[in-house]
Amino acid sequence: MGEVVGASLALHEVLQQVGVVAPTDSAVLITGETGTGKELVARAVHRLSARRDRTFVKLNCAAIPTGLLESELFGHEKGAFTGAVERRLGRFELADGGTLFLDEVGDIPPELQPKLLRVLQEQEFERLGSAKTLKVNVRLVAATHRNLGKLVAEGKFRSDLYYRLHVFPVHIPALRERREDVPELVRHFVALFAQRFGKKIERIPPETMTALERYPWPGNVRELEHLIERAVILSAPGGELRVPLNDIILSDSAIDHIDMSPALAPRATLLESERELIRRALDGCGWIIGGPNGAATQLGLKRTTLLSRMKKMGLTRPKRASVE
Ligand SMILES: Nc1ncnc2c1ncn2[C@@H]1O[C@H](COP(=O)(O)OP(=O)(O)OP(=O)(O)O)[C@@H](O)[C@H]1O
Repeated sequence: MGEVVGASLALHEVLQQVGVVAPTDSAVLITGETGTGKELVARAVHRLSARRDRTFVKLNCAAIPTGLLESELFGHEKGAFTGAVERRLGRFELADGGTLFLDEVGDIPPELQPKLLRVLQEQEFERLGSAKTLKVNVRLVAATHRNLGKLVAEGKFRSDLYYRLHVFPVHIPALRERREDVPELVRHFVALFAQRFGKKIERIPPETMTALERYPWPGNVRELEHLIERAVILSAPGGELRVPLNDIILSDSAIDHIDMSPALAPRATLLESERELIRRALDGCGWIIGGPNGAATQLGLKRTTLLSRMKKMGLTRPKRASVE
């Protein structure tokens, strides 16, 4: 874990910014869509800082129920609230001397935002149920997939906290905005999973790579990682990489995504190729849809999914086609 892979200018710029800010003790705000590598970059900031030998503590603010978040951040004393059976240290105390990575910082509820601001400014706080002020030395790296500026404008995020976090913003572009990274990432994950599963993959077919480069990756690098893991599992040992392309070419999320960014991946091309893929599969099966020999099985789709795709694309059985 830890290597940031990619050859694009966009990623190069991100890494350059990381190299500049890491040795300072400044707060860093990492933005980018889900799966773009925000945590990976946060860890890189820690690794390249003077705190590298101290602890890196992570907290996903969106994953903790609001009522528990305060205690997760600042800790509590025994008896501070019902269920607080013993003293517990919060993440700020655990990260003392090191780095605290707050993921999904945009999800911090308004009532906690002043407390977070205070610990950022003064490096001091109290555990829940205690009047004793504690001092810490923590470097904060925060991340969000939301537009914090918009949340500020909507009155959902305090502007003073926003400016405090926004001292050094690092934006990681979506993978479809840096397609040059795809081949290197594919080779990286093939090597990783081939080693993990004890398999040898000799070749990645060029047409597979082209399809992967053209796909819009709504789930970004995480989606690519999972697809390659599945592909390595599916590939014969010593053979070529067998990517279940139908999974991605036919995915609704991909098509929805292209709707929003026509300049990046022409919708017509992908839809046309999907339509053509389905038509060929149907022709090949004599327009049988369900069953083990049907087009749905061949395409790796549920029968109902295929039927709804056909309807959407106006694909109907030609008059002279063989009978089901
Ligand atoms: N440039 C990269 N090189 C190698 N691996 C990467 C790269 N970017 C992301 N990954 C991998 O992709 C996966 C998702 O990355 P990560 O968890 O850092 O994304 P994230 O932006 O923090 O996601 P989320 O917003 O959902 O928390 C991880 O397994 C990570 O190691």
